[in-house]
Amino acid sequence: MSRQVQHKEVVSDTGKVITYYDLEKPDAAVLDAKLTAAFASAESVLSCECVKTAVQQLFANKEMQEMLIYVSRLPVFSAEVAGELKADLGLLAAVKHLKYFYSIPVSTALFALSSVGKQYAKGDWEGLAYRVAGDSSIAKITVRALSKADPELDAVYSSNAAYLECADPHAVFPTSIYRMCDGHVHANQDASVIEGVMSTSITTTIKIQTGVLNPSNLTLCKVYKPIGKCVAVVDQFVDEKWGEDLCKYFAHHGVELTKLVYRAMEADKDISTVEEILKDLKMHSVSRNEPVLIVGGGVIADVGGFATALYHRNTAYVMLCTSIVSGIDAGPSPRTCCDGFGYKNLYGAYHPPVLTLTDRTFFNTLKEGWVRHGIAEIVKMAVVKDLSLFELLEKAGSRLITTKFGTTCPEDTEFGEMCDAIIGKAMEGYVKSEYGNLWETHQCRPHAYGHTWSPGYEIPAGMLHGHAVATGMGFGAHLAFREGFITEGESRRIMKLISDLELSLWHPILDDTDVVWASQEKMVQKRGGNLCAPVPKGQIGVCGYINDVSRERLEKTMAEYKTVCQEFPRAGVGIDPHCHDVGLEHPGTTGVCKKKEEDQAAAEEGSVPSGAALSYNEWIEQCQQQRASSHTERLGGAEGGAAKPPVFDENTLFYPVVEAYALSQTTLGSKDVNAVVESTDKEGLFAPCMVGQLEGQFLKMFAKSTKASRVLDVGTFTGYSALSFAEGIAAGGKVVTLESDTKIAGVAKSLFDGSAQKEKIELIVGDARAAMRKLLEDKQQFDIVFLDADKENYVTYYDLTMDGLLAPGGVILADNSLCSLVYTEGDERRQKLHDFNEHVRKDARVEQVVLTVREGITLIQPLA
Ligand SMILES: C[S@@+](CC[C@H](N)C(=O)[O-])C[C@H]1O[C@@H](n2cnc3c(N)ncnc32)[C@H](O)[C@@H]1O
Repeated sequence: MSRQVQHKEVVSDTGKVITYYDLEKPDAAVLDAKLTAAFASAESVLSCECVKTAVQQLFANKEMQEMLIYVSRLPVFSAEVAGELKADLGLLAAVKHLKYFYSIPVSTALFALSSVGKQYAKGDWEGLAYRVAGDSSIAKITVRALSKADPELDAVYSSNAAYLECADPHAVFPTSIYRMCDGHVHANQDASVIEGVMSTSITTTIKIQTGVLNPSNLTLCKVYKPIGKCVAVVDQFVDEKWGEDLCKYFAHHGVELTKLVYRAMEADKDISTVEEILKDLKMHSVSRNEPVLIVGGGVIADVGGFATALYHRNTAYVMLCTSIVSGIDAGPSPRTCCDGFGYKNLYGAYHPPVLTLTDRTFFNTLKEGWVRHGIAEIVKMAVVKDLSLFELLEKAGSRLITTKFGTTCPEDTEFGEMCDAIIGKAMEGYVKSEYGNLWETHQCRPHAYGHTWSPGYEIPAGMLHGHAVATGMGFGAHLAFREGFITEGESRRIMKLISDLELSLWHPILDDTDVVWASQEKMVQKRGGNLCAPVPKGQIGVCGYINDVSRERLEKTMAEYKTVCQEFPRAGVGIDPHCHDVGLEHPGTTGVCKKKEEDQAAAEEGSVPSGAALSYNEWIEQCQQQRASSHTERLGGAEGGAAKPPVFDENTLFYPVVEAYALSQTTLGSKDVNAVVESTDKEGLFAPCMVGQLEGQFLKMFAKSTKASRVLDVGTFTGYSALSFAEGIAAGGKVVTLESDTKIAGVAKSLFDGSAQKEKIELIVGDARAAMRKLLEDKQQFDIVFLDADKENYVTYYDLTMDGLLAPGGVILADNSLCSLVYTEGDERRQKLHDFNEHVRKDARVEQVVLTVREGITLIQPLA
């Protein structure tokens, strides 16, 4: 076949001939004529018994070739093509695939042909496509490969390919048929300065359908049957409810399904989950042209989508949304992400799915509280984007919740259709807002309505995301009225809808204007210095932005708003507004949410928990997984034996907050030990020498619980440990305490004498080694020997104790044993303590444990 190529030659100023290759100018009438002719002429292939013959005859058909070549030269990603074909979106989607007919599997091309519409594809073209996709000998062959066997056919297609190689290389050698790039570059004479611009166009399809997993529904089949397999990333909660249907669907269509199941609670939205998915995708050899199927709610949409963005730098995915939030918001969103280092949505990529399917059938297994809070995202789109959606919501009211979007009353088809329209219109509003600003390069984002103040108080209040957003929407509507954007009646109408849907207009946390103001300030920071709060403007269904709200105005309007809320049922408080109301943990208890308020305000908008409540065992399992293998190694223990202690650059074992918090939760010291602290201070003695309240209480309780009656305290200082032990042992017991410094011993003596424990304490002044030898000679024994004198002599003190000072069943407590880490490099005591630790470790007569209390206490006991 000969074909007039669309190119023109132009002679430049320098006399050089430049050839321009043009694409076809989109024209619906021309396409219509070509399609009509092609299908009429090729219809006979439908009656071929042999699918191979049918395929060969189809692509050899002249009219079919003419149409395919025309489509291959259309700029299918352009606004012009979309404008021409907007009346027939099935056809628009089909041409986006047919453009690549030369390079995609013939079965995919046939499914695309079968989707052009019944006015063209009059016979059972879908049936033929299905048969071809089921025949492994031909399903994956491309027209490029097929035509090579027939010189006449090859001449037609390869000359078109040669033309396209210049005019539109993407059409003939695509790595992805879902995205294409463009750009222009200019350089100066010597190429020392280069200016460039790059752009990417991404195509996507969104469908609201019911019964996606019903075998008679071919939507997923058309994607995966030509490939012969499907790798699915599935939310564990969804898998429990719908996993079997998923398996049956693909089994029915002869597609090999690999199901990769992950926990997808808010706490799982971590980089480690993304890594896990990446590892699994690699293990199952997923190729970049094979769309991954992601099944579930908002969390799996975020982490799964992010993993596919990273995998091969960009792998297509199909999103099957099973929750309301994913179904109209997170699912088709290009903003994929995960948490990291305790920060919400720290990592991410802009990577929308190539196909999003929202099926309300799945809403049937959601809890009512989940349905209710998910609806907030729909209200959001209605108020600022679509009055007709707003009216539909008013009409459907709380029945949306009680029937879970009509899934509990399938016989009411009229209501079902209304539910589909609500979902569809919400989706339309959302993607119209989102896709025009894919990389969030500006802040005029209508879908952020309700998300200006709520991020700052959602977590502290323990609210469900939807309820928090609803309070923000109510307040935003009132502010819009005060700004003169909408009438008071319109503002009340918005509030009434929120209230009718049992969502929250008010929450007591709004009384704390410090929190609300802090949230606003953080949001201004996040939005590049502008508040840019989207609110209804002009009328319901249209968006405007408020940029200036002073603190005074915020407080005044909030007070007014509170009064208005009183007029509504429950004084504006929603039904089950908190996470715990629907069986979820308080969001502030998850790792991510433990961060300070400023992190919360900076948190990404629109992210909500997904799935069911955790049982205690599930929670443990989750925590263990998160702590990863290093934790497991620690649980398994480790061998010592190094000559030196490891490098440790800190001067405490703890974050300061840990000790402070532990102290604050520990029983306060007695009057006597407090007197020790006071005297130590007054005498100007080195206070850190004392064991202090935390360890003192431990020593006291240890003595008490082990029923010790005789304690040897080696290193008295001003007497804190001696007094603590004395408080722990019963009347009649004895604490012998050893101190070499006479001045210090004098301070201790007067403190002991003034205390309630006077009778129980015996102070020996002098070198502890000599005193211990004497005690040994005297055959004295102790239930507890506490080593806390000079660190250089710990080994000697230990050996003397083991030589007979320790009573049968007694215990040695060696204080500061972890100062082998904490003391600075070069401090002799650092090595001495390490030598002592090793000395004990190698002593086969004892077993020991190093407790990480304060600066370490090693508890040593001879084996029975
Ligand atoms: C860390 S402080 C003991 C703190 C004490 N356990 C408390 O709770 O307050 C160590 C004490 O041991 C004393 N000391 C150091 N070397 C000694 C030795 N060879 N014989 C006896 N006491 C010694 C020091 O004078 C010092 O008062």
